[in-house]
Order: sequence, then structure tokens, then C-alpha cells
Amino acid sequence: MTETKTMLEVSGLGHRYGGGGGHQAIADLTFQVRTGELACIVGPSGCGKSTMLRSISGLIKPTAGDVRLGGAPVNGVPTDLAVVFQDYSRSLFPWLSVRSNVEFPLRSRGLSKAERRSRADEVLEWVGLGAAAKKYPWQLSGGMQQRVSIARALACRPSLLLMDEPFASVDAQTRFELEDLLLRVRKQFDSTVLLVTHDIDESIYLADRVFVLSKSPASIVADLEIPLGDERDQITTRESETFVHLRSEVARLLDVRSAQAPAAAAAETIEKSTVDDTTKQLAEAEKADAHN
Ligand SMILES: Nc1ncnc2c1ncn2[C@@H]1O[C@H](COP(=O)(O)OP(=O)(O)OP(=O)(O)O)[C@@H](O)[C@H]1O
Repeated sequence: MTETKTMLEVSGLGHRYGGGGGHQAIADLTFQVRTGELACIVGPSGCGKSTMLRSISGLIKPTAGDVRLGGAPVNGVPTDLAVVFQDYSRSLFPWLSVRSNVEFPLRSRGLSKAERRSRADEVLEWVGLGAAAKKYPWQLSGGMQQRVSIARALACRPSLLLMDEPFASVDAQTRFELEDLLLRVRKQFDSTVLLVTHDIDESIYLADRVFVLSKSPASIVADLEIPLGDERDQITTRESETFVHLRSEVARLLDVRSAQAPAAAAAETIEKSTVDDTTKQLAEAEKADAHN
């Protein structure tokens, strides 16, 4: 039997901003991401997802717990880690061409000019931007700019790719395209990915495993294997019984109503408000009767 290695190990991670009397943003997070796995973290807004990512990427020193990448403790930003942020417009250099943006982080990694060029061109082909290498970010659509960010992260061949709401700033159609792109490239580059999102459907569609976070201070409330196989597509996968079941399960864990189809949710809202209105009217009628 082959042993599955752990790439990321988070143990008892906690962070309190502002010292003793300050704000506890995350509390006692413990989870692992296996090598080659795509794990998604889904949690309510403000629960501490960004704080967790900052702690994992060494940008802040957590006030409790421990993070290990490839077995080594994370103290400071590890060189074999890459991050893709939501806001592509602020993470790309507008004065550099697409190719130079992708090559940029490779400069500090000791690669020759020719190696940098060949790596950049390879990943740009993979994200479908081979023909845009000489353009500037501001000449591209938002979705294309986010492809550049993904290419730049992959060019570093990181042990772990962290993605913080990477598709939250693009339209729905582009979001689907980028999700499928991520599924293709993570296979091609055998990447280990930890992606944070507040979108339940996205987390299930992309992941091998979903961690569900509680409200702030965040802790893990569930660790779900996603048995949807390697071949996924936006229509049949999302229609499958397994997907629909998982979506309801995650929504219940998060205690939200968004697991329902919009029409069903709207119908329930109407039904509920009708019931509430009727109850109110009956109570008022009873009150009026009592006065008469
Ligand atoms: N630098 C900071 N100083 C003090 N409190 C902070 C700081 N950064 C975040 N917080 C607080 O910590 C909590 C968690 O914030 P965080 O940004 O990690 O959550 P999040 O889940 O990423 O939010 P969102 O879903 O809105 O992006 C929030 O209550 C926030 O106000």
C-alpha cells in the first residue's frame, strides 16, 4: 500500500489580534492537506479565513499553534509557497508585460534568463495565454488577468498553492471557466492546493476535500471527502445526486439557506412570510376580539 504524504499540517492554530484583550480571529484550527490534494476551506464571511491564510503563509505570526509545510515549521514566508489573491488588479505589475509578470518571482529563485522564459511560456500556454505574453495586464480582461496570476504562481512550482477567494471578482461565466482551468492545471502540475472560498458550490465542485469553518473565531466543524471523481464538468457534476447532497450538508453545517435552488428558496421565503403574516393577522384579530 502506498503511503499518502502530508504537505500541510496545521495544529492548534489560533490568532488573537491586539494581544490579551484583543480580538480572537481564529481558534484551535487543526487540519492536514495531503500532497497532491485540492482542499477547499469554506466559511462564513468574517470568520477568520484570511487570518488563517496569513498565518499559514507566514505573513503573520499566529498567537497559538503550529504550521508545518513539507514537515518543516513555517517561520516567515516559505519560498516554496505561492499565493493567488482575489484582487488580480493589485497583484500584477501594470508596467510589466504578461510574460515579465510571470517571470518576476523566478528572478529570486536563481533561474537563468532562458529557464525563466521557458517556464513562463510553458505555464502561459497552459492557462491559454500563449498569444498574450507580450501584452500588458491592463490590456486584458479580468478573467485573463487572473489567469496570469495563476500562471505566475504555477511557474514557481510551489509545494503548496494558496488561493484566497481567487474567482470572487469575476463574472459567473468566467468563474466557471477559471474553475475548470484550475482543475486542469492542478492535474498537469501535480499541485497541492488550499483554496479559500465562501461559495459552497465552488468548494464542492473543485475539491477532493472540504473543510467547513464555524463563525468567528473560526474552528473546523467538518472535514468532508468529496467523492466526485477526477472528471468533473459544470453541468453534469453540479446536477449529480452526490453534489446536491453535499451542497445541502455543507449549507446545513454553515446554517445558511443558499443550498436551495434560488426558486425553491424564494418559494420558501414567500411561504414563510405568508405564514408569518397570517399568524400576525390572527393574533391581531384575537386581540381585537378580546377588546370587543
Ligand atoms: N489586522 C486586524 N486587526 C484586528 N482585527 C482584525 C484584523 N484583521 C482581521 N481582523 C478581524 O478578525 C476577524 C476575522 O477577519 P478575517 O479577515 O480573517 O475574516 P475572513 O473570513 O477572511 O473575512 P471575509 O470573508 O469578509 O473576507 C474579523 O472580525 C476582523 O474584523
